[in-house]
Amino acid sequence: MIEIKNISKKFGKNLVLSNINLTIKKGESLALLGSNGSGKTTLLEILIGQIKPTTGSVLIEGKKETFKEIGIQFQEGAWPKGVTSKLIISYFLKKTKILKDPEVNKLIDIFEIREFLKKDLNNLSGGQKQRLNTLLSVINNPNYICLDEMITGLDLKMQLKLIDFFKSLKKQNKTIIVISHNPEEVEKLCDKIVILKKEIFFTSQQLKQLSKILDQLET
Ligand SMILES: Nc1ncnc2c1ncn2[C@@H]1O[C@H](COP(=O)(O)OP(=O)(O)OP(=O)(O)O)[C@@H](O)[C@H]1O
Repeated sequence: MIEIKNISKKFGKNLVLSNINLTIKKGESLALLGSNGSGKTTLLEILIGQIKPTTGSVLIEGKKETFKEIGIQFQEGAWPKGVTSKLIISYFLKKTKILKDPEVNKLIDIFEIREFLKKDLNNLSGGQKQRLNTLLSVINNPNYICLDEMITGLDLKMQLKLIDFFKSLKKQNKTIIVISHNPEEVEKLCDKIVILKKEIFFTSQQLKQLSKILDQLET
């Protein structure tokens, strides 16, 4: 279980998150929605310990700072020159013989990464980098997985494939937190949603009206 308690975050004078309280049970999947700049990524960064909140705390399975339980897919990051997908995957695994690990090989095939495994990351397309970033979120078989606009930039076939992949992880009782601007992704993966800033909580029944809700958000 993840417990987000009274989290606020200020960047200078900019109050981005104000007193957020959220509980995400094991096996539950939550969509974090909100307009651009409402603080979704900031909340994820606090969740994984990348930045410190101004007030409040995060407990994972009742403990503070157990961030290794969480796998995260970030929106595109900058990599130094000469770094390949193979190197990054082995760094995340903290071992080098990645191609001999059947589980990792399976993931490399699901995310269709083998064709560019040895290519400099800076020479990959946006969608290829996105696939690699998403693979890294599950590389160590975490119980909690955070996806930050996971399908953005992917072709339609890959979007559906990865949504199905994460649906299968959900069935294995993994907890998934999804940031998305895509109603289909949210409807397929999430049991409940929370909209940041407006502090509105929705039940799974109300998810059926998600497109309407998202329209209202944009206005
Ligand atoms: N390191 C930082 N320093 C200063 N301001 C920041 C920092 N990180 C984020 N912000 C600000 O915090 C606000 C929330 O940003 P965040 O990236 O969390 O929003 P978001 O909801 O994920 O947006 P989007 O939907 O556009 O991805 C923005 O106004 C942003 O400029």
